[in-house]
Amino acid sequence: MTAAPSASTSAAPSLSGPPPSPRPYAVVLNPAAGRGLARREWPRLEAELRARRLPFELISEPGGEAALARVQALPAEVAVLAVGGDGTVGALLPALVGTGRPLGIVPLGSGNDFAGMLGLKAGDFASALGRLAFAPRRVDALRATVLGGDGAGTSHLLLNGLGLGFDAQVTALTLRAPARLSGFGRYAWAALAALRGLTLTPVMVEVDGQVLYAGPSCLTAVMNGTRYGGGFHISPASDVRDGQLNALASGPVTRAQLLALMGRVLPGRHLGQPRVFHVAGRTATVTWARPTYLHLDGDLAGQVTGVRVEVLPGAVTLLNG
Ligand SMILES: Nc1ncnc2c1ncn2[C@@H]1O[C@H](COP(=O)(O)OP(=O)(O)OP(=O)(O)O)[C@@H](O)[C@H]1O
Repeated sequence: MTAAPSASTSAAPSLSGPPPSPRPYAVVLNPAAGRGLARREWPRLEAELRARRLPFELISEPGGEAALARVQALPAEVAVLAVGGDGTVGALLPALVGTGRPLGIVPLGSGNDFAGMLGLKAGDFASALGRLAFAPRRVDALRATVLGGDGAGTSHLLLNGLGLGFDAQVTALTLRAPARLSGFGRYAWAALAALRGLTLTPVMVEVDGQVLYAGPSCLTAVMNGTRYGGGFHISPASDVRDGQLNALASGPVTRAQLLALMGRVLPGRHLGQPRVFHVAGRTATVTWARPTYLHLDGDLAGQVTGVRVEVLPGAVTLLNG
């Protein structure tokens, strides 16, 4: 990993430009996000931060845990500006959920699905930083507990969502996609590879104690946000401010049916289709008859047989959403 830029600070309110903010920021730069995009874009972002005279301390560490520890050592009134993709934000959630510490996002990851849902575009610093002047808004988070398999008993905080089965397998295959492809291109490449090895496994999905679906499936997802995989709108009915999660499951599908379904998932036109099961609620339990790939906010989390998810209403204070 390339060496991080050195820590720096700036102060003094601006007399021109967007309204000044006296709020101090911890700018958490993930140099690896977007396969190095965040590191390459840092000089331009730093210049923009200084031009806006935003007081900040740079935190750039080789891993998410070290970055989290540094943020947790700061007073709760220091806001976080997460510079990277969904994983960069996700790694900081223990310092954000229930603490009141505000979060701003500067998307420079590969998929940027949570930020993209908010209308933030990678590299558009004027929009991401300009919106910091907005009134903070509370958004929901999720807590997922692994019930069996790899990491059984562990709990994880999520902002965007998780997937088991086909989509997590796609995440695994994305790591093998040709490096020249973009975030979306990598997802599409991996999705086609996973399609070739499609298998159906007995699944049970319960939401608030009611069975949403029980039967053979290739994919289940529990979402707070609307999209994953660099732009697939898997959960178009999600609203990060409604105090609810959204659970989705596929029924038995052939390769051709799943391919057609993916074409609908991209723009979010799959709800109501045959073999698509969906409901909103407060808790969801997903159990698979066989160990199945799980992704948490796009990061692979091994193979599991079950996961329980609860929504944490309004748990994160978002500045530029
Ligand atoms: N502050 C951090 N510094 C270094 N590494 C981090 C930090 N936070 C998270 N990571 C690690 O870097 C990985 C990649 O980060 P991230 O997910 O933000 O980028 P991406 O995968 O390019 O974007 P996206 O998730 O939007 O597709 C994370 O999965 C995590 O393992």
